[in-house]
Amino acid sequence: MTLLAIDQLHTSLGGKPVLHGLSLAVQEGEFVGLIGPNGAGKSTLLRAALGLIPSTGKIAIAGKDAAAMPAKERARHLAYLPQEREIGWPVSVEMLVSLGRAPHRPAFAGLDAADTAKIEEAMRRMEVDAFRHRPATDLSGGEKARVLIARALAQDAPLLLADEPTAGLDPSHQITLMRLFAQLAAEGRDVVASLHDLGLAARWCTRLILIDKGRIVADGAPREVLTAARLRSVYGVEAYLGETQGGMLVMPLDVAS
Ligand SMILES: Nc1ncnc2c1ncn2[C@@H]1O[C@H](COP(=O)(O)OP(=O)(O)OP(=O)(O)O)[C@@H](O)[C@H]1O
Repeated sequence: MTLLAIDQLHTSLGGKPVLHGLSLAVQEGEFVGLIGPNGAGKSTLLRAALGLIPSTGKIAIAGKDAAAMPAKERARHLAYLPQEREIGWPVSVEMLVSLGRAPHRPAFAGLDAADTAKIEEAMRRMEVDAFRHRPATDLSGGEKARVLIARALAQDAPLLLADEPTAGLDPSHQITLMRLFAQLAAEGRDVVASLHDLGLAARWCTRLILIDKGRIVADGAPREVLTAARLRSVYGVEAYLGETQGGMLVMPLDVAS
């Protein structure tokens, strides 16, 4: 099933065209890495897909027109992890993660056993249960990121859009998160994550979409997309590309001359 279909998406910000007719479709079971240089349009694409910024073109979520979908229904289909990790008020970690269940509950209704199970599972998977009673505002940057990811997981949507989810995480938690996203995809969900770490993207994503200057310039399996020539022309870097037992290795070595 196609969980997200985008057709001819055009978006302008501050009067300047940023996305130039992007089209893509993402199926159940895919872990898609959105890659591309700074300013390529990755965040804009994610935010436009969520309806957070105006754009022209068609967006369908689980086969339905996203523009006509009520916000609560959209939130049951689609969870979003924004790039900004700001937490506005000092609620406990547990309370913050439990907000992920809001789209599944009538307004002002309490949590039921199924909600509690999802919240516990999300906290356990992101290893934040040990500090569940601490105010979320007091945590380190990486801990905050894990709590916000746990909130998105508690939402239990089939489609997760994540903007630079590995930013600020140490290597162990980066790998844990990428493995978790790969598992979610293997369970039949769909994860679309913007990523700057090409090594992680190559190792864990089932598909990479390379964006440059608001256009898709490559879309396919990591080995097809990440070629030395593309890394040179799009990122302006010379990179080492190799194979290990753990998968493809991508290591930018120098700025291309
Ligand atoms: N509010 C805004 N007003 C005007 N231009 C904007 C605005 N937000 C983003 N842009 C511009 O849109 C372009 C795409 O930005 P976007 O944040 O989508 O890039 P990105 O690929 O996510 O980059 P990064 O990897 O640096 O996060 C950039 O040129 C950026 O300067």
